[in-house]
Amino acid sequence: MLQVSNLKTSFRTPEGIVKAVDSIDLSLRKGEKVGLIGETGCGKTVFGMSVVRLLPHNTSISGKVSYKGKDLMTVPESHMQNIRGSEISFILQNPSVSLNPLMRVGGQIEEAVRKGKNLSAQESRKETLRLLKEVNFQDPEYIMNRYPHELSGGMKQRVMIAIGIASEPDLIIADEPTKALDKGNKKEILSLLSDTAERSSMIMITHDLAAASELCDRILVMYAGEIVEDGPCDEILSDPLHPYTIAFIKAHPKNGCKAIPGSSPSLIDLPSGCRFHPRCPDACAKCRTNHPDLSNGHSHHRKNRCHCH
Ligand SMILES: Nc1ncnc2c1ncn2[C@@H]1O[C@H](COP(=O)(O)OP(=O)(O)OP(=O)(O)O)[C@@H](O)[C@H]1O
Ligand code: NI
Repeated sequence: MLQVSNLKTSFRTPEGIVKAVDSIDLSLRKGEKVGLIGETGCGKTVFGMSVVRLLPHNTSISGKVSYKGKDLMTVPESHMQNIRGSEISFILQNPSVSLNPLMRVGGQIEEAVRKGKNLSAQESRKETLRLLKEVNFQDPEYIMNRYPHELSGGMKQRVMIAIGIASEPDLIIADEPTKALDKGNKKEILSLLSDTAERSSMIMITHDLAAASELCDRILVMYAGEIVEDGPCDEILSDPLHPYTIAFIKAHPKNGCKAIPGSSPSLIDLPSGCRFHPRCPDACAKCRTNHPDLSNGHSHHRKNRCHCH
């Protein structure tokens, strides 16, 4: 359904060219859910934004993004806007920024409901109430008339999900949907996403491995703009191959919070060879000079970008 090949996104800045996304390939089947994980600044959000072409002016982008046979890199912006509102929805990272503070939440959901559909005011109101119920609001009529600042973080996130699923999209890109939520809210949002988006394909962008593994079939691990490992959730968690994935799992609070030594490389001046080699406990001479490919060394359904594992 979604086929991304050799996607490269970079930004021109006064300091130099920031290679935020470098040669990413991803293919997503109908209904499939993948988690895109990796530390801050590795390019996850830029990847998501590149798929739907929501990028600033200082961007250069190349490669191919094909969605249901349409080339999203070349469709006109007006067509892209229709696709964004109805077929692909992007649930943004920060609901406080993405909700309009001056508009009642009901109106904002109604806008999303109407997009691409010819509904009467009464029908779209009814659908809005249904969506609010679906995202677990007991009193949708009351919530409809609230302004975003009158809601808690978890409630706003649920409103964002209602907006995200309003058009019954085929693909949902959710950027950190559980960020800054407490444990109970996190659990609720995850189960909501998995119930309401059952039929949609999903790319879930997150730092949270546990969240990704609850919802996703597959995990892609990203480091310094590229995918370093790709495989089924359970296998990545129980038997990670790439030294970065191993370190990332150990850094999770559940696994002892052991920080990865060193810091993420500058995307302007990337290390030679394997991008992880300066921080890798197993790096050998080859890792310092040769850039490894993402290959199927272990089995056909797993990929790893490492000379040594
Ligand atoms: N408009 C821009 N101009 C220049 N650099 C940018 C721009 N937008 C993003 N970047 C850079 O691109 C890199 C990737 O950013 P991105 O937001 O995709 O990271 P991320 O993996 O989503 O991180 P986080 O987990 O913190 O959300 C970062 O180094 C960021 O500073
Ligand atoms: Ni991000």
